[in-house]
Amino acid sequence: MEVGFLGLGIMGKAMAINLLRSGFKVTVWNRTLSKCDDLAELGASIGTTPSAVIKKCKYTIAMLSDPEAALSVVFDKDGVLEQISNGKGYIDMSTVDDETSTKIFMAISKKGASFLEAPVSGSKKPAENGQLVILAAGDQELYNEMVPAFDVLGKKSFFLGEVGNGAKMKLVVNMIMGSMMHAFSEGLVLAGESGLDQQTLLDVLDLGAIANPMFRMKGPAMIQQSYPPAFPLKHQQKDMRLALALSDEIHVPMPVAAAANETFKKARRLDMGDLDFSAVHKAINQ
Ligand SMILES: NC(=O)C1=CN([C@@H]2O[C@H](COP(=O)(O)OP(=O)(O)OC[C@H]3O[C@@H](n4cnc5c(N)ncnc54)[C@H](OP(=O)(O)O)[C@@H]3O)[C@@H](O)[C@H]2O)C=CC1
Ligand SMILES: O=CCCC(=O)O
Repeated sequence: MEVGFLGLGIMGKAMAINLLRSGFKVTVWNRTLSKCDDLAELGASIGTTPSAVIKKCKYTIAMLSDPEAALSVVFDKDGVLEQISNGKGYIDMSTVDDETSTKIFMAISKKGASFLEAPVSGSKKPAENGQLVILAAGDQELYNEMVPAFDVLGKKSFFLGEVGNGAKMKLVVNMIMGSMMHAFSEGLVLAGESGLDQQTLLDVLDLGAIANPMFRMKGPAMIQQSYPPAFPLKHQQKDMRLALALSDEIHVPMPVAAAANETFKKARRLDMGDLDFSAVHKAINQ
């Protein structure tokens, strides 16, 4: 199966490598083209523009930072729309809002092609290990055709129905994650400032009802004030913003998420956007 891949950031690079290693023919593009070189060494072809990749491949996956990037790659010059046509499929795995996804879906459909949104749960390590959770929605036939690729990229994929449902599910999940990370960070700071041993707090949490892989994985580094980026904080804040916008539209009160978002915003102002989202701990500490 030949697949195009647009966007070789933390996630896209790991995902494209997995496809290559599993025998897919992969043609890659990244805005900063030099990031394609590592993939070329592993056997990928390089497309010099998104439209060149679309022209070559029946299926193209995108993994881009945010709504602006997802729209730009589709609608701008040399973008996806210039070459997408009947018989081709476009699969956007970026985390965006349902409005962005719907805009892309409408434009792709007008060209006679198929569209699937398929954002993912799971970060850098699960991406490297093919252990993502895929939240797909849109064209069911295209979903069925993509199952072999999803089986390489993830441990489980869900088909959630119409376009928008994948985006919304992803934002709900990340809103919960951001709020949890914020509460966890406050707890670590409160423990430290009140004279408790923070490692003991981690041990206590891990034996109780709120034990979870995120606290277990990130906690020890956070105690050391180390935040190597797996999920960049700027993307977590984008997801809080988009989830809050969704809640605004349908009048769902989310005071906890709104408060957490304020600290993620503060962290971005303090130049922590490229650190891991666990750096919200550092912003609370300051
Ligand atoms: N990291 C994680 O743990 C997870 C991330 N996600 C989501 O996946 C997506 C990608 O995340 P991640 O890989 O971490 O992000 P990165 O910031 O590492 O990579 C972002 C990618 O988007 C590209 N990009 C940014 N702006 C533009 C633009 N205007 N036009 C074209 N390309 C652009 C970047 O290109 P360039 O290299 O040129 O800057 C890069 O390829 C995001 O939506 C994120 O929320 C989902 C699950 C987990
Ligand atoms: O969007 C990023 C999610 C990160 C994770 O699920 O660990």
